[in-house]
This record gives sequence, structure tokens and C-alpha cells, in this order.
Amino acid sequence: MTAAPAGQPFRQVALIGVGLIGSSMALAMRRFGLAERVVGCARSAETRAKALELGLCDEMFEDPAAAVSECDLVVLATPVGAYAAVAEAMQRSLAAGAIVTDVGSVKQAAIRDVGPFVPEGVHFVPGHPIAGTEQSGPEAGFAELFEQRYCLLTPPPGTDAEAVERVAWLWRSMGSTVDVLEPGHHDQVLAITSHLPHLIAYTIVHTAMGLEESTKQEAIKYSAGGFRDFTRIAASDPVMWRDVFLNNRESVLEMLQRFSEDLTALQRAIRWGEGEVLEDLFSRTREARRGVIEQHQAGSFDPREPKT
Ligand SMILES: NC(=O)C1=CN([C@@H]2O[C@H](COP(=O)(O)OP(=O)(O)OC[C@H]3O[C@@H](n4cnc5c(N)ncnc54)[C@H](O)[C@@H]3O)[C@@H](O)[C@H]2O)C=CC1
Ligand SMILES: O=C(O)C(=O)Cc1ccc(O)cc1
Repeated sequence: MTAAPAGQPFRQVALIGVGLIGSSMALAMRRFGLAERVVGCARSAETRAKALELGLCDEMFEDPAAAVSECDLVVLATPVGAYAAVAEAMQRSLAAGAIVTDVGSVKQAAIRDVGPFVPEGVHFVPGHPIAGTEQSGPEAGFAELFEQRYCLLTPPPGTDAEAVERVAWLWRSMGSTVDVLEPGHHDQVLAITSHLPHLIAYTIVHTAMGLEESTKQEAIKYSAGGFRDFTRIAASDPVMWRDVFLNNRESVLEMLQRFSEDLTALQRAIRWGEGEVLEDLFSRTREARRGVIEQHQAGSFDPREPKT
């Protein structure tokens, strides 16, 4: 089987994992006519039934090998920790010329875990939509999720250029802007922009939950602005985020080290009443926010808060 050229719908797409991202892709691919047929793979009978009931997929499978056998595109959309087992299970069923891609939040580990199971004549194009919410599961998806968002592709050297272009076409057709990044660089950038913020949110909510009962209750009752935003992020899927931290360990630990040094400096400034240190730092971070907004507007991106 050879994949149809960029610009033509895929004949049959398999979504391995039909959660927030998988279901959003199913809806977007249907809305924009990007696949003639969409099949899915889920371990539980409940998820398989739900995906059919919601009209996400034409057919659902329990076994990844059965799901992928007739497909010209296979999308891994499970937590990253499941990749090696899924890739091993489906390797013998992949059709020659098929493209395997993924949506995982870390890319070096995706290449490490999937790469060895991709047969000769099948193309692996790792990808990561920078779009999501704290929701999970097949009912969480919506077709607009990827609009005005980046999707980063991290093809290892030697990846078939046509396969990369085909996957780029898919994401552009779902409304995203596609950039290509080196996998290690991707993992470093995402460690500071996405992974560390989630770790901080998990920690601050955990710290609040450990306070004595009356303070904790008031924290919940009066949670405004900052803390409320942290609780949204800290409600993100536990298994997905466990796998992000276990699989981007080095970059996250490096960013965490820098963060903790900066936090200690702030702690010191507060202790010694160094108001100018605090004000100077807060002024510079305010500038950084302006920079983010300006750059997003220049790229005609809508700098809205995450879609919930
Ligand atoms: N949630 C988000 O905001 C974003 C998530 N991602 C990435 O997308 C991937 C999927 O995340 P979500 O859709 O948010 O998660 P989700 O939890 O909504 O969906 C994941 C699905 O995979 C299924 N699954 C787990 N192990 C499986 C296996 N061995 N075989 C078949 N299905 C299996 C789960 O049952 C679940 O239905 C992750 O790798 C994540 O890093 C990427 C961008 C944003
Ligand atoms: O909901 C949020 O705030 C997010 O940050 C969504 C998100 C989560 C994980 C990703 O790999 C990409 C985007």
C-alpha cells in the first residue's frame, strides 16, 4: 500500500487511543473530510462502545494489530508509557507504505520506544499538537481543538520527506500551523513551557490540600484567579502526566534545577525585604508576557487561554 499524496484524504486512519486528542482528531478529520474511514483501538469495551455511540469511529478494535492492518495512517494517541507495547503489538500488521505518527507530549522517548518496531517500508513521523485541555476520555474531544495552534513534527534524520509532508498536510487541514523541530530541542522547550508548569500546578494544589482543614476549606471557597487556574491544570490526567515526567526526565530535572535556584533567590529577597529585587523581576516577567502576546498576534494567533 502506498499513502495517497498530500492533499488527498487518507483511505483509512487508525486511532490507537480514543481520548481527548484521539477523539478530537476523529471529529476534525470527519469535519474536514481528511479520511475516508476512521477506526479506533481501545482496551475497554466501554470506551469502544462510547466511541461508536459518539460517531467518532466507523469501527472499534481491542487489538492494535487488527485495528491497523488496512490503514494508510496510524496515530498513536495513548499516554507515552504505552507506546512500546502498542508499537510491538501492531508491528507485524502494518501495511507497506503506511505512515505511523503520534501525538505524545515528549518526542525523544517516542522515537526510542516506537522506532525499533517500525518495519522497513513503513514511515514514522513523530508529532505533537500544542493543544489540549485538562479533560480526558472520548467525550472530551472537539473538532476545533487544533485550530490556531501549533503542531510540532520531530522527524529523525532520514525520515521520508513525503510522509512528513503528508502528516503536515493533515495538521494544517485541522487548522494548525506546523513547525519541524529536532526531538531533543522539542523536549527541552516543552519542559519549560508545559511540563514544569504542570509540575508546579500539581505541587501547589497538593500543598494547599495538606493545610489544616479550616485553611484548606477557605482556600477552596475563596480560590480566585491564580489558585483557581492552578487547580484546572492540576486536574489533568494523572497517567498521561506520570508518563510525561518519566519520559522527559533529563530536561524536566534541568529546568526544575534552574527554577529552584530562581525560587531560592526570590525567597531570599522576601526574607531580606529587598523590594527592588522583587519589583525588577516582576517588571521583566510582565515584559515577557507582552512579548508572548505580540508574537502570537504577529502570527495571527489568538492568544486566548486554553480551550476548556
Ligand atoms: N491532554 C492534552 O492536553 C494533550 C495530550 N497530548 C498527548 O496525547 C496523548 C493522549 O493524551 P489524551 O488524549 O489527553 O489522553 P486521554 O487519557 O484522554 O486518552 C488516552 C487514551 O488512551 C487509552 N490507552 C491507554 N493505554 C492504552 C493502550 N495500551 N492501548 C490502547 N489505548 C490505551 C486510554 O484508555 C485513553 O482512552 C498523550 O501521549 C499526551 O501526552 C498531546 C497534546 C495535548
Ligand atoms: O490545558 C493546558 O493548559 C495545556 O497545557 C494543554 C496541553 C497539555 C499537554 C501538551 O503536550 C500540550 C498541551
